[in-house]
Order: sequence, then C-alpha cells, then structure tokens
Amino acid sequence: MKINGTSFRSVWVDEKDQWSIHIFDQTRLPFSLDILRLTSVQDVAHAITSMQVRGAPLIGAVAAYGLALALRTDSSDTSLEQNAAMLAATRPTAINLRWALERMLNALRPIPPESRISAAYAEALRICDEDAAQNEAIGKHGLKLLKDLAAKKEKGQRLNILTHCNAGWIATVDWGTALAPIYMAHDQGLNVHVWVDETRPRNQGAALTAWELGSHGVPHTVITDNAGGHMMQHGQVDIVIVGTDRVTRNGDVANKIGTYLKALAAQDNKIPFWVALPSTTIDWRIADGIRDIPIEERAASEVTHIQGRMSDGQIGSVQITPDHSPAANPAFDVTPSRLVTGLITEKGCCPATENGLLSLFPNHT
Ligand SMILES: CSC[C@H]1O[C@H](OP(=O)(O)O)[C@H](O)[C@@H]1O
Repeated sequence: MKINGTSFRSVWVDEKDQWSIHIFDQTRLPFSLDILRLTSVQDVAHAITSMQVRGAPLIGAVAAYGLALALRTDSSDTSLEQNAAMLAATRPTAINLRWALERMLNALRPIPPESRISAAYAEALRICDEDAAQNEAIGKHGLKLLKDLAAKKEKGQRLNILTHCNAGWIATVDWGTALAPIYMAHDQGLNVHVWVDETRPRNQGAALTAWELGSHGVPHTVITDNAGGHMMQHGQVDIVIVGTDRVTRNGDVANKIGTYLKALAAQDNKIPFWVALPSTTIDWRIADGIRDIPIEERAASEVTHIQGRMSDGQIGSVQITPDHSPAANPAFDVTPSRLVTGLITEKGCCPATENGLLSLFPNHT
C-alpha cells in the first residue's frame, strides 16, 4: 500500500544488508511513523508480544523471518525447533502464526543446516508474496459484494460499512483483509463510508484503521465500540466486514474482542455480517471455536491505561481506572458461525459452514 505516494509492505528485508527485517512500529501510529529494524529472533518475539507488529497474517510472516534470523546465529536442528516453539508461544489465538512456523519447519527440516539460512529467507518471502496476493484476491471478491449492495441504494446514497479492529494492509503483508474490498471500492469510485469501531482496549480501529483509511482518502467516522448497535438500529449500516485470527472448519470466527457483540447486533437488525480471511487463517483441526480456540489474555494495564498523544505532543499513557480496581483483558472472542453471513476468501465467498469452506478448499475433507 502507498504512504505519501511510496509503496510499502508491512514487513521487508533491508535492501542494503539483505538480512535484517523492517516493520512499522504499530504502537506509535497514528502519531508517528516509525520503522523498526529487527536483527534477532528475540527482537521479533518482542515485536509480536508487544504488538509493535500485529495482525494475524502479518505476525505469521514476521515470525517466519524471525526463524531466518535465528538460523543466522545457529542453524542446528535444536535451534530450529526451539526458536520455532518460542515464536509460536508469543501469541496463542492467531492460527497464522502456527501455520507459518509449521510451513517453515517443513521446508527447513530436510535441508542441511549449512543451507538453511538462504532457504529460510526464500520461504519467508514466498509466505509474504502469497499473503499479498491472497488479500488482493479477497479484495476483488469482496468488491463484488459491495457493488451489489451499492446498486440497491438510492442514487447518490453512500454505502455504509462498519468494521471492528484493524484488518487493513498494516495487519497483513499488504492490502489487508476486511479493508481490501473497501480500498478497491473507493478506488473504483463507489460512494463508500466506513464506521470505524475504536476497538478498546488497544484502539486498533481508532489508531490504525482510521489512519489507514484517512491516508487513502476513504471517508470514515470513528465511533465508540458501544455505538455500533445504535447505528445499525437507525439504518446507518449496510454491511459489517471484519477480519479474523482463526476460523474453524465449522465456520466459527475468532476475532478481536467485541466482534461477537457486533454480530449479535447485525443479526438483530438483519444486516449482513461478513468475515474476510486468507485460507491461512482456517484451522481445519478444530470445529467448535468457543470450546477450542485459545483466547489470549493480555495485561490488565491495557485496560486500566490508555495511550495517545499528550498535550506536549509526546505519545504517552494515562490511567483511567482507580489504583486498586482489578481489570480483565481477553483479547479475542468467538462469533459462532450461525451469526456469520459468509466468508470472503482468496478463492471466493462461501457460507460460514464446513461444506462452504470445503467447496472452496476441497483438499481438506
Ligand atoms: C487481518 S487479521 C486482523 C485481526 O488481527 C487483530 O488482532 P490483533 O490486533 O490483536 O493482532 C484483530 O483481531 C484483527 O481482526
């Protein structure tokens, strides 16, 4: 995607040294565009756990490069296995992390240690290229959905889309998932507007989705998480599109905390609720998402404090709860497939069911 006219991906290898890894520090956006240079597997693990880098497909891609960095230090079998396990433990919910590391292990285990470094960088680049292509395809399939809805609107009326959290290009290698169709619709001149859920507690919507859409010129309005249902009741939402961190073979959807509540409100107001994902986000090994998807519990301080730009222009954090009030911080929830209108994948759209997914990905019977 472009930033001030220059094309970027969300992760790339340093052009000069050809081994260190660059990412944007997403904890500094939207107030500062800081590029971080990662030079060790420890740097990568910290970037993922601290959410300097985040978004299901992107943490998988960055972890793949993290394994390449680890092998630069020690390309032995022990190093390969131990660093893959360490990276897999950085965040439990997004299946893309496990998928990318398993793919790297399958590619690297058979190779002699002395040849593993170059092979690891090549495989990580393939993962990045495939993610960007898959998300572009998701955009094209989702664009048709938006065009069909727009055609039903009165002439000149804008198409209102609600999204939760950030499933934009900065959450993937490029294009994004939920936002990809929106970028394409806007670029093709459709009159679209996006209600951006702030997405407490880390405000990925207010900070990242609003930054992305504003940078691309897409009309949008930031709203509190609690306002979405009201907007739906008053005919202000035509479709909800969100991303996801893990979809089960039955079509249950894990996504940022609060997604389930949006799905309930959408069903109550008969509003289509779509989920955009590359097939790397499908966990074919489980069916019951509520029972079996691990939900990351993050620090209470993310609830008791909020980050933003202070009056002196510095990025800082303020406490918003009493000193001794405990806080709970589940980072994801699971929307049962019955509340999901459909899934937008790189192979097309399908119902959020096992048969729907198998119709697009038949090799997983
Ligand atoms: C395109 S995946 C985006 C997905 O990942 C986010 O989680 P986090 O910000 O904690 O990495 C969120 O659930 C998004 O929908």
